[in-house]
Amino acid sequence: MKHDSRCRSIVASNVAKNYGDILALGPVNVKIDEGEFVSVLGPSGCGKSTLMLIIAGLLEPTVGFVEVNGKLLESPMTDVGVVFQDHLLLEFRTAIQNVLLQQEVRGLDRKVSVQRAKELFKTLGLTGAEERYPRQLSGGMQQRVSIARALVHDPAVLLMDEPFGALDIISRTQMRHDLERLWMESRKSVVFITHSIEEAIGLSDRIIVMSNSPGRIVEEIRIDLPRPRPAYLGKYPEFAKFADEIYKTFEALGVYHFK
Ligand SMILES: Nc1ncnc2c1ncn2[C@@H]1O[C@H](COP(=O)(O)OP(=O)(O)OP(=O)(O)O)[C@@H](O)[C@H]1O
Repeated sequence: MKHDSRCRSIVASNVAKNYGDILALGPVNVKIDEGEFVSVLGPSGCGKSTLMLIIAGLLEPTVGFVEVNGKLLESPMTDVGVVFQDHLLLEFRTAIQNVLLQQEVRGLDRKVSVQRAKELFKTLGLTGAEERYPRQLSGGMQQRVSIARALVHDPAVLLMDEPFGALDIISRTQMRHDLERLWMESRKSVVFITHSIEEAIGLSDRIIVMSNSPGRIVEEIRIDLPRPRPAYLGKYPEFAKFADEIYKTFEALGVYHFK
């Protein structure tokens, strides 16, 4: 991966979102620094996807604003790759054709994009899957293709909304590791939405913990564990400390009722 595509900062200031009369999010203040991997962790319905869409410039906040590299975000971010829980691949296009959709839509150089797509297929363990259709791929492979599609244009920012949410736990753990390795090579700024405490600790430089709906930020935890992190995080005593802190926060908020 190239190293020239950078985002110096993303700042969401006092951002809140109403859907009709219902306050769905915030207000929240979020700052993502250059090359930082930040997870947003919170209970279902607290507004995580809403926050991600606002950061992407795809949804307008009711209150507050977002700045990217110090400039007000007034339209959808373009130097970005987005991955959702559903792979959203086009069934009538092969895996590589799905990835190269970015090149077509963005009018990028075909040769460079094909080369980069092939490299991504290799890094993501997809070699040999280029000419297969989505229905011929496993769920994990489909999601890997959607990650390749999000990265083929070498964006400065990667936004991921529960990208492994639909996968089994074994695939999830492998995907976590592969994403971490990929990120370590490129150090893009990443916002990663998740429900999984383990996934957040396994991947992040920093975790933003949100409350129940309407989501507010209740805690920010810097995860200073060495990388790459192992499949079984329990081997780090620090992992247990971070996980305990987050579980306690969720218990205090009433997200969990353990007796
Ligand atoms: N377009 C919409 N119109 C009305 N309400 C919405 C809309 N989108 C989201 N909501 C509501 O806003 C709240 C926040 O939704 P959002 O999808 O951002 O939460 P989330 O934390 O990502 O949830 P989950 O973890 O379950 O995916 C929820 O109560 C949801 O029902």
